[in-house]
Amino acid sequence: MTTYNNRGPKPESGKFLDFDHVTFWVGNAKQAASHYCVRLGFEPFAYKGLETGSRDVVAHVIRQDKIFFVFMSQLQPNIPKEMAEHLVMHGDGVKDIAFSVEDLDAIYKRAIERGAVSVKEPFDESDEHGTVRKATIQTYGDTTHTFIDRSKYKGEFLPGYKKPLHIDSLLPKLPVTGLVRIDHIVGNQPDQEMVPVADWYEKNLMFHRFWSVDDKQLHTEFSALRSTVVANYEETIKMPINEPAPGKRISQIQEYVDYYGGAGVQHIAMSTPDIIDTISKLRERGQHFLEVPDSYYDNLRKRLGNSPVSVKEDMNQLQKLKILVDFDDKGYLLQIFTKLMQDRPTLFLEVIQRHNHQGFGAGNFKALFEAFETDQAERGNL
Ligand SMILES: O=C(O)C(=O)Cc1ccc(O)cc1
Ligand SMILES: [Fe+2]
Repeated sequence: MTTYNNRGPKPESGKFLDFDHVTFWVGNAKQAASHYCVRLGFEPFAYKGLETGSRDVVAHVIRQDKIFFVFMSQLQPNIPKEMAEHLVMHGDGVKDIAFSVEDLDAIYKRAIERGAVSVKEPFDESDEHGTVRKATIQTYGDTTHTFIDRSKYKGEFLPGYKKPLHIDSLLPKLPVTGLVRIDHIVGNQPDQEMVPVADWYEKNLMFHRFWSVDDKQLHTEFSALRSTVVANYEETIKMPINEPAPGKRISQIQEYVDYYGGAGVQHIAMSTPDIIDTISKLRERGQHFLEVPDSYYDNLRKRLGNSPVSVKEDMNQLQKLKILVDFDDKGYLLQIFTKLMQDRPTLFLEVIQRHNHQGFGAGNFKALFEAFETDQAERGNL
């Protein structure tokens, strides 16, 4: 495991502020959005579709504190063609990760000059609440990044969106889940593509390497992977990039790449200030999580006994909820992974709480991957 201390040169112009929102292209946006609301504690936030004059594309925006997910579907047979083809190839998945930025034109221009592929040049979108400036570039696989400058906009989401058509009377009856922001978004790559993708972020967006693990540290009896995390200068945006490594059986990363049809977003990690409360509530809502065996906790208690950190949370509660703990001498993190969010073995979610620890759970990888492999074997994919 490597932690890097060099944030690289500070960009002379342009600043990445944070994840802005994540756009999913799915077969049935209405139902997907409802699922994330019911199971994960989001609320309907904005809408565009036929009723608002959007003839080809429908979008349901849902929100939980600073987390915004946009579920989009095509409305017409084969139009927009790109959406139709995306759905046939990838199934439901993340199409775009949007970042809120300052000085969008500088960021876009630098990325294009350095070799990034443009999807949409900078343009303005306006309504009665002001103007948003946007631009989009291609990243790994069919995934894109949109840059968003909201400094001249006072509206709730983006121009063109209206309030949701309906309120869902079930949602206020469900327990409050308390997810607050996106901690990181992970991209899976085919074999040998992790380094070129990490290099792409360094070169074109002026991100830097933040953390990495290689397959010598990261393997089970059966499968292995490598991971490199890139971050913006301010380290508000973190993007781990994974690739499979050769092992006795099929790496979970390879399974993803096979089923998604190439590189794409594997998981979105969302943070909470109280993971015990959050996971209790999400389990009450019927959300399923990956399960680790009780032996993980026996081992963890021993390892923590020899460490200077003390975990504030009740270990019995963590064990009951199957929350994982990773730590070093200075701090620790608590994390847990959902089961797959759709039928294809592609996207899942993570819930994370950090206590002075900026890693990604390397100490958990073995137990975690064994849990993934149990599910993989059930699918006939190990
Ligand atoms: O690196 C991360 O962000 C993790 O949360 C750990 C992890 C790495 C690779 C996987 O396939 C699943 C989980
Ligand atoms: Fe993660």
